[in-house]
Amino acid sequence: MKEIYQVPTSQSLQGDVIISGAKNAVLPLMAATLLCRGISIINNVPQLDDVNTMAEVLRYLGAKVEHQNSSLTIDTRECDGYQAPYHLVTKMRASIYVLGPLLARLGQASVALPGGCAWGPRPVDLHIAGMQALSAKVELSHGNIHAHAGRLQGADFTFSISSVGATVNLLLASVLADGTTRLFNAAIEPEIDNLVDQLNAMGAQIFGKGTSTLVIEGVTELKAATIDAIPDRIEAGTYLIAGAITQGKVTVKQVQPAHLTALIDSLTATGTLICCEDDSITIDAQQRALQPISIKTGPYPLFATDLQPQWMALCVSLTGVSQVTDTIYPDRFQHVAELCRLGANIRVKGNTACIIGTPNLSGAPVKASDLRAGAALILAGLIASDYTEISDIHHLDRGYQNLIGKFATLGATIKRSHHPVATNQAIAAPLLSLCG
Ligand SMILES: CC(=O)N[C@H]1[C@@H](OP(=O)(O)OP(=O)(O)OC[C@H]2O[C@@H](n3ccc(=O)[nH]c3=O)[C@H](O)[C@@H]2O)O[C@H](CO)[C@@H](O)[C@@H]1O
Ligand SMILES: C=C(OP(=O)(O)O)C(=O)O
Repeated sequence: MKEIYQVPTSQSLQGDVIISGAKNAVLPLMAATLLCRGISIINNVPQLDDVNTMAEVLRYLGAKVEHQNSSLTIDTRECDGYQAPYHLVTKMRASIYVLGPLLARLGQASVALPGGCAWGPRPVDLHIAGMQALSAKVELSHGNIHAHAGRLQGADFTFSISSVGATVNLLLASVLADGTTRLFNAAIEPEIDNLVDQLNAMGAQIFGKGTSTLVIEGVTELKAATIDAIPDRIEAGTYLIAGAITQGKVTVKQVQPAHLTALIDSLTATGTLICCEDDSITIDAQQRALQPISIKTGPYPLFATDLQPQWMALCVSLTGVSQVTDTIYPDRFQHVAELCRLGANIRVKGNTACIIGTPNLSGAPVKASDLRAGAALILAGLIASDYTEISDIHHLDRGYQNLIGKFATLGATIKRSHHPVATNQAIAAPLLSLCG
């Protein structure tokens, strides 16, 4: 029986929430351990389905992976597999991160094409072109990428689009290539810096961290290292928006405020008060009249596409007109129809959603089409009247550790239930009594 989240209308959220390590940092860090034979340790690793999926991929390749508390131990001493099959890759697109390291260390890799996702095509042509630039022979057949190389050869490669994933894969391949690689228009997301730190700790020679030109002097061997994953800026952003949407006061702890500048600027523009300390951010939206603010997503440090659906939930709930434009994923609007089921007024034209906000949302059964769409529905559900029931919540398990517990510390009583729900009205009475 499928599980759902039941989100009752919440009071203003109040309190502190500890932010976990970033899933989008941990996945490349895990793939990087394939570059050496040894025992690597990654700290600050969240308990998430995506981390479990990447662990499954590494185990399939021959690694031993243990996740205890928030530390991952990955033993690659007997890891010689080079095939990542479709049944694993289809669970998570980031499985393609094993392409670069397998090719670099073993000279061959066979990785299933990840395919599309909930909001449309997400090609991997740049990953493939990058490997070819490093002299790999790549063939696509039967839905798989088959790549061969003797030793990869360093080269210049320019990303035609800023791509986080392709930058990750090219870094993972080029560190063991023969000679110098120069990557131009490389992504500069903080998760890339985290990977560069790990690779350099393993003995790689990467220069230009934090810039869009990365120079890699290939080495012949890498050793295992220990690394801390950076805090999850998207999880932190989601809880900050939760503070704004419920007109509460929320502090996210164990974060790096510098990673959230675009969101902080936009939240400030709505009329909330934001206070940043070394490793925490407090949003105070209590008794403040907020206005919706238009945003446009872009590569870091611009507004993150992974916070676009949550931002839309905020705009939907504030009186006034705003626009949300996604320049990274022009089709990332699966949440729009579901937000409209809660009473939102949104029209999508091209890569822009025009929103006429209203504080009068009403709870309804809705579906999480993807991870951040699910997060947006939770946020909208907090201020919609009565109950919002969110199905397909497995998407949220990919990226939000202890979601119920964290919202509970802020005063929201979200419940996870196995029970199918016929109508909102049918469950309203018993659930209200459960939630006191
Ligand atoms: C696991 C992980 O870290 N996922 C993040 C990563 O995804 P991911 O790495 O898949 O996203 P990219 O940065 O690669 O995508 C950026 C743009 O480049 C395009 N593109 C990408 C690769 C390619 O070979 N060809 C191509 O055309 C994409 O369609 C998109 O329009 O960055 C995205 C953009 O910040 C985030 O939404 C995802 O949460
Ligand atoms: C889109 C996301 O992840 P992925 O690239 O793994 O689908 C995300 O984290 O919001």
